[in-house]
Amino acid sequence: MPGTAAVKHLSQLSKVVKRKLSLFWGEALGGSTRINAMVLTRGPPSNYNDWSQEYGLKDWAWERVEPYFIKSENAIGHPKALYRGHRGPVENRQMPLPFSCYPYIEIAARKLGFPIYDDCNNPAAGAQGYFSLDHTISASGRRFSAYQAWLNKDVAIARKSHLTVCTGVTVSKLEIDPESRRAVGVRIHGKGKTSDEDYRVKARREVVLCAGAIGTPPILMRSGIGPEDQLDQLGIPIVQESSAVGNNLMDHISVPIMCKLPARDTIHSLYNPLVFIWQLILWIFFGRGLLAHSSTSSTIFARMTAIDDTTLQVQTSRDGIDTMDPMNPQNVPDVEIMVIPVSCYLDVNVTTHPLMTWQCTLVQPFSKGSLRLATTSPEHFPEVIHPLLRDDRDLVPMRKAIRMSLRLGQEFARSGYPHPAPVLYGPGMDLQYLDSIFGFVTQLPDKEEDKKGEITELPDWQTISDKTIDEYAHRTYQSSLHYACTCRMSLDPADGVVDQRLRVFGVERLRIADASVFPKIPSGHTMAPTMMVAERCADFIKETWRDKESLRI
Ligand SMILES: Cc1cc2nc3c(=O)[nH]c(=O)nc-3n(C[C@H](O)[C@H](O)[C@H](O)COP(=O)(O)OP(=O)(O)OC[C@H]3O[C@@H](n4cnc5c(N)ncnc54)[C@H](O)[C@@H]3O)c2cc1C
Repeated sequence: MPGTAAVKHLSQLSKVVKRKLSLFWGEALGGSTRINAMVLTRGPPSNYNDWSQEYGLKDWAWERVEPYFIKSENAIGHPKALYRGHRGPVENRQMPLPFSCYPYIEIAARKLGFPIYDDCNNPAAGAQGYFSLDHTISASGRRFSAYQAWLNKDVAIARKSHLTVCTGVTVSKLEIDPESRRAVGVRIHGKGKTSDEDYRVKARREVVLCAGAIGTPPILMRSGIGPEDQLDQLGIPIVQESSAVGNNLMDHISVPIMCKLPARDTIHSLYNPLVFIWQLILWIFFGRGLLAHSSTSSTIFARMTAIDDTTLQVQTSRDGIDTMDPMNPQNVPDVEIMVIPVSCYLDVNVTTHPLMTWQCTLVQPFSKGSLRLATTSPEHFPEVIHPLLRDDRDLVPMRKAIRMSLRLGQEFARSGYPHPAPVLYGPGMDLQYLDSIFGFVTQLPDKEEDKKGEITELPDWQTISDKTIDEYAHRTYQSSLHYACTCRMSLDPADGVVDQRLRVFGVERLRIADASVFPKIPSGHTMAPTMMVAERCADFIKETWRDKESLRI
């Protein structure tokens, strides 16, 4: 899509509370990897074994996808680890944030029974734990995006005889030959200086769509591939009825619990102009300092059914199952609690204090959303019905995750950390205040009013009611910006959009390689799994065409 590096789009309102929600993605070569938080997580092996067992997608079991994670990466932070890749294009390393609170956070995590792991991408690590994260950051402290990895200037120049990169254009639709039902090209639309211009790009072999989980379904629908009723309404001739196009939208859903810390232990320290200038100098000249980091360097993954209801302690065995076995689909983590030393209210600025967030995130939600074309114009965004907590089954793990965060906050405050760390933003807050900052009221309250909304007493995780937690969650939940599954892979054309080799059902020579094809959202953040899908797609294409006559065209 043309335009800025990132767009903001308001999705449909929550089903419980009137509020708006912003969805972002990157509009640039490399997509959202140009603006994301650079956290590289493959997701545990159990995720992919779940795809294989639950959906019958045997080609996507852990043993089949692991080689592609290895192929894609260069894990600088783990030079000796055999289970990591060291020759791939995606450079990544560990960049622990330099704050003194971290050892105490680790103590709090241990108190709840979480083992500590130094590599989130170690497939042998336990299914639950406190993990150090890898980041796609270069040695000079710069973002290492998909663009940098696969399509940087050197690559583009080396391939200039057979590669054309068109920027500033929108793919409006596919060209599909009605007789052979083959994708034979794409139509693109570019804004000229004086008039809009349309171009046709011919495909000699295949078309691969990778416009993301929000961008790919509209292209299919405009080309006549999608739910019949929607296409009929917009007068789009049907090429292939496919009810799964645009459906099953999944995302990770986060609720922030925030405590006050000294500014020097948070990213808010950059609000001090002197600190900011110093950090800028460090970054520009030495590639170091706070600006060379992501906003988070450690996280907790947990399976809520393996957490004791009363004590909130990790249970390593339950009903005879080893709950730490990372291969077992029954152990797929359903909650992540990210430790983020900055305010995580994405849409609003509440920085009257330096804050650290326990970001409670549902990573295996039941809730699903959908998107539909608003018009046939490629310039119009689709209508998005976001999944955020639409399914009440999600409230159960979310409540537990929030209680766990409150307990972590309590253990952290008692860990020996030499400063008070009161929870200021969490369940029990003034609801009117929350409505005013997250609802349709766009004017922020002034500072005095702001303070009225904060909690004065630490909520007790043992006695706080479900109602109080739900009221807070419904007002503050947000998207983790991990949109997925809107063109999901399936064995059954009636239930999905692509087959196991990423080919669109019913149309030849058309594949999809982006986060829309996941049959179910992985528990890890979605960048590395998307890169794995892309690497696999490249191999599928090579295998298909290796022996074909047409390769000699
Ligand atoms: C702010 C933010 C932070 C994130 N942080 C992390 C993180 O730390 N770790 C992580 O693992 N994941 C993170 N993610 C998610 C991760 O970046 C995405 O899951 C991943 O990039 C998805 O890749 P994709 O190819 O499916 O889609 P995208 O990366 O969104 O790429 C799709 C591209 O297609 C373009 N496009 C769409 N429609 C059209 C059209 N009609 N014509 C032309 N171009 C089109 C879009 O503009 C975009 O450039 C984050 C995402 C965001 C937005």
